[in-house]
Amino acid sequence: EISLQHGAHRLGRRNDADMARWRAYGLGQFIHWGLYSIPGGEWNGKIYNGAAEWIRTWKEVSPQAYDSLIYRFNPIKFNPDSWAAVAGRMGVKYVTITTKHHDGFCLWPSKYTNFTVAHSPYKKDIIGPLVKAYNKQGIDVILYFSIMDWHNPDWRYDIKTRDDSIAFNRFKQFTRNQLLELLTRYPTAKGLWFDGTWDNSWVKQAAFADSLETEMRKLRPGLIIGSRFRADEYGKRHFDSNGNLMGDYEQGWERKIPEKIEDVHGNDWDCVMTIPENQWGYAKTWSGHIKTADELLEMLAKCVSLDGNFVLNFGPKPDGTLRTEEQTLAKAIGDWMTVNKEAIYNGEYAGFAKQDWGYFIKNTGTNKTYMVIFNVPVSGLLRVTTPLHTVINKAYDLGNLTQTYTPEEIGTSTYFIHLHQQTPKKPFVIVLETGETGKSHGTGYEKAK
Ligand SMILES: C[C@@H]1N[C@@H](c2nc3ccccc3[nH]2)[C@H](O)[C@@H]1O
Repeated sequence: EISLQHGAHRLGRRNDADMARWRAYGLGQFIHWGLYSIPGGEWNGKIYNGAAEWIRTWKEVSPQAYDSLIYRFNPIKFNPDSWAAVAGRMGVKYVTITTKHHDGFCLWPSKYTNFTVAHSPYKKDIIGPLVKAYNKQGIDVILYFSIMDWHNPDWRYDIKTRDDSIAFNRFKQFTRNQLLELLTRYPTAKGLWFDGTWDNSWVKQAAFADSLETEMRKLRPGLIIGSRFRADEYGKRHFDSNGNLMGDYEQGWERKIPEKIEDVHGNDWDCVMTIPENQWGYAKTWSGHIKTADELLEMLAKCVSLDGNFVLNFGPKPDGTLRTEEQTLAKAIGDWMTVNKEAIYNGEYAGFAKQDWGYFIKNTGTNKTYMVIFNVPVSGLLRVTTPLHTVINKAYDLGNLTQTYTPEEIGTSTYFIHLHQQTPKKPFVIVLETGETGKSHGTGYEKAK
């Protein structure tokens, strides 16, 4: 271990109530909305083949022409209550919303720049009504904030000269001012989701970022900040030079999911996922593979089974409505969550050996173990190997509690659950009530007669 001034300030998971609430979410919604939603990945009739929210960097687009989109931002159909209703129906417990993406356009009327909704035809604050509408649905809000700000003339990708340093010091104060402004304006926000922190200019600000994080946590005790915010004094990000996670949860799983429990190193984490391959802001043309509800449900179950939260991205249209494909997926996921939410909310790693048919999730509330089944084997037999000294006392369908199973013990701590003939062509959940070996209920099921 080397001594670090600006590395991790806490080892292991946070054990306070605010973090326990975050850990229990399971399913979240990401919203990317801003000026980039207006071109939607197209410019002068040509389709940009990168992520739509990055169109300002396309050689075909002059930054000035992009920045003039502010005069066209007027989402007349924006109704935060309808977005929150879709999210509530989908079963999300939190939403992460872009307050300012890399382009620097602010969805709140910031005092520190004119490049905000206040100077657009729309004029009004977007973030406040969104926070209110989602909170009214019982959904918590996390504010996404990009440190990188292409619009601000003091932004630098690196600090090479004295002039860079003078400009970037102004940029650091601007950033601090905006963050304290957001925390003050939106006191119910549970956390900040930082992005755009990989360039050398910011990576070199270990001391500044560390003191800013401390200041924000002091201003808002319980605030949740991920590992993407700051680097340590050796430029190490996410994990400091001693390999310890910085921030409250690992924020490295962008459009990817860990394979096994060892990959998450005992930390909290979230996975943020797009419906197309790589589009966060609204893209008029979705090309490539568009994920189906069943694929997204499997990603959700996999994340929760490995102690993470799954956050699915929506890119609303410039008029403020949600695209049809996203509404359809939200409903399909919601229909499944209505029946199976007990397997997702308060879900954590169950400690059962991974099986091909799907995922085990332990519910910290009910203390039951849930088998989320995606791949029914041709044998119709679901293999279950329990952790040491754990026996199965009961097994039944979460979707139909009268449908019970008698696990056949086929070896030490290993059982087969015999599925009944007709299994649904949808993911389904079997609940296991377990006990410790030798406890009052006997030792579980005797060998099959
Ligand atoms: C959550 C996602 N993070 C941003 C982003 N920019 C990147 C540049 C390089 C590599 C990955 C990136 N992700 C995306 O624009 C989106 O906001």
